[in-house]
Amino acid sequence: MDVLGIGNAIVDVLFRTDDDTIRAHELPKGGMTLIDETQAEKLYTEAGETTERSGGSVANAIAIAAALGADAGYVGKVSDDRLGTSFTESIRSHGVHFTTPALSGSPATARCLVMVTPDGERTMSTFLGACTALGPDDIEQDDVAGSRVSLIEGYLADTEQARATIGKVVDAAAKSKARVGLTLSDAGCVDRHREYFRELARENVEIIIADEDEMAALVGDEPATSLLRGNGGNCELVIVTHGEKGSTVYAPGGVVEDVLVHPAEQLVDTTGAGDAYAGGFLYGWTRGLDLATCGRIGAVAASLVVAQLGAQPPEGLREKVAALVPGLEVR
Ligand SMILES: OC[C@H]1O[C@H](O)[C@H](O)[C@@H]1O
Repeated sequence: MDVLGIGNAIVDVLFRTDDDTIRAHELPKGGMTLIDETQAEKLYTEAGETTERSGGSVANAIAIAAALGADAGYVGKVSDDRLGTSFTESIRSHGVHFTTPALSGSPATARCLVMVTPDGERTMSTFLGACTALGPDDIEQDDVAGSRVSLIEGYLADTEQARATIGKVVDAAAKSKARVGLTLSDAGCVDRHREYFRELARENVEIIIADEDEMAALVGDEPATSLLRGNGGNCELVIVTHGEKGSTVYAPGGVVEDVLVHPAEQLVDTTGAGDAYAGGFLYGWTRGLDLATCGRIGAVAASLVVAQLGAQPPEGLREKVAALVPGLEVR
């Protein structure tokens, strides 16, 4: 495969709300808070009209890469319930190989209550449910070794079992030419697990993709380049996204690409913007494209995703990206 994703398999339940409601629930605006099933039910009951979409950070990225034409697979745990079926059908509909056995019975499939405010910002509350059962046995070492890159998400650090799963991925990759990529997910998540992520960056991960806040949470006063191979880290690529201002790609040897963003036609919902960037970038990278073009593909994919509600690949993604990235033929 070109890219294999390992992450929390989540169904997003999106609804529009306002800042007062976010404050009333004492949720960090723009962040992700872990909740239990009872809290998830309560939020759902209060939500009013909702829209259900397949979610999960790395699952979103992998769906984008597959929709662009990458040979892509995903490992994540759902339960054999309605939401599990919905997640499975959705990710497969984008051409992703997804065969992780579903849990029988409880805990239920994970869901993320995504509150979208009028400024397009999303505030997420996640019940992890079946994701907590993802474990090393779900990883086929040959799949990792046979993929150009295995992409893991920072959110996996929230459970011990998932950290063991990451351990199996990095071991399998280390025995092959496969690369390991990491998206940092959320600044709060980096705050919770900073030392763990720093160790991954020093020892195991070749590609890191993060937004400015997540990167600052990881490196503090040090530059992002401190994660590069030769500077104390293990990374071959460190990519920092700057929202509507674009992204910066750092590589060893002082290679820096500042990539301007493609402006979004409209801002509806930022859910999955970073995931779309990661999926688009890695699609380009697995095709051997230059770093600036990889960044442009990511930026265009992100600009299309924020113009809709939810993180799913937009209709006609391949054609739209090919039209907006000069010189790119999407095959
Ligand atoms: O990055 C956005 C994703 O994070 C959470 O995992 C939600 O499921 C959402 O789809």
